[in-house]
Amino acid sequence: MRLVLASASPARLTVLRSAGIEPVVRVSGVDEDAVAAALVDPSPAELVAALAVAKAEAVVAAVAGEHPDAVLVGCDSMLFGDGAVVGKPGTPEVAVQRWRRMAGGTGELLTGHAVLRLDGGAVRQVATGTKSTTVRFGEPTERELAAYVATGEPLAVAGGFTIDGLGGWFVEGVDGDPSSVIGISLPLTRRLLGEVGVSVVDLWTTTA
Ligand SMILES: Nc1nc2c(ncn2[C@H]2C[C@H](O)[C@@H](COP(=O)(O)OP(=O)(O)OP(=O)(O)O)O2)c(=O)[nH]1
Repeated sequence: MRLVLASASPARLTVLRSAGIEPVVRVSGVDEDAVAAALVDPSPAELVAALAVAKAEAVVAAVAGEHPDAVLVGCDSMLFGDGAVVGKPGTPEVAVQRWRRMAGGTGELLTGHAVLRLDGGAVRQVATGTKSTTVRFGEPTERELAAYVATGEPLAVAGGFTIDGLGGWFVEGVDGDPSSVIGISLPLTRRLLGEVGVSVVDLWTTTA
C-alpha cells in the first residue's frame, strides 16, 4: 500500500521520510480561500480540518488509477493567537508585524489532518483530526528580526516561523507535538490511519 501526500510542503515530506515513509507526492492546488469562504463560521480547528480534507480529496482522481488502494493524507497548518487565525505572512512587512506581536508570547499552531482510504480507486473511509501545539516565542532583537525576515524563510510558512530552521533561534519551546508544528503530526496521523484500518508499520519503507 502507498501513502499519497497531498501537499507541496517540503517540510511534510521530510517529516514522513524521516519517519520511514516514502510518500507519493501530489500537489492539491486547492484554492484555500475558496474552501474557507464556503464554510459557515468554522472554529479554527474546523477550518484547518476542512482545508486538509479538501486537499486530500483534490488528488483522488489523480492517483486513483495508479494507486487504487492507496491511503491519502492532506494537512493544513495555521497559527491561532490573539483571537485570529493566520497562515503564511506572504510579505516581509506582514512577517515583521506578526513577530512584533508574537514575541515573548505564545500561540497555538493548529494542523488539520485528513486521511482518505481508497478501495478500488474510490474513497472508502475518511478520518480527520486537528492537533494544537502551543508555541512559546522568543524575543528577537530588531536586527535579528530584520535579518530573519530578509532570509525569506518566514514568508512561506504558517505563522511566519519554523522550529527546525532559522526560526528555531527565536522559538523558546513547544508544548505538544513538534512534528505537528513542522507540518504533520506523526502520532495523530498514526491514529487516523488506524481509524481507516491501516497500520503505520505497513507503510514503512525501512525494515529492521
Ligand atoms: N520546516 C518547517 N515548516 C513549517 C513549520 N511551520 C510551518 N511550516 C510550513 C509547513 C507547510 O509547508 C506550511 C504551512 O502551510 P500549508 O499548510 O498551507 O501548506 P503548504 O501551502 O506549504 O502546502 P500544501 O497546501 O499542503 O500543498 O508551513 C516549521 O516549524 N518548520
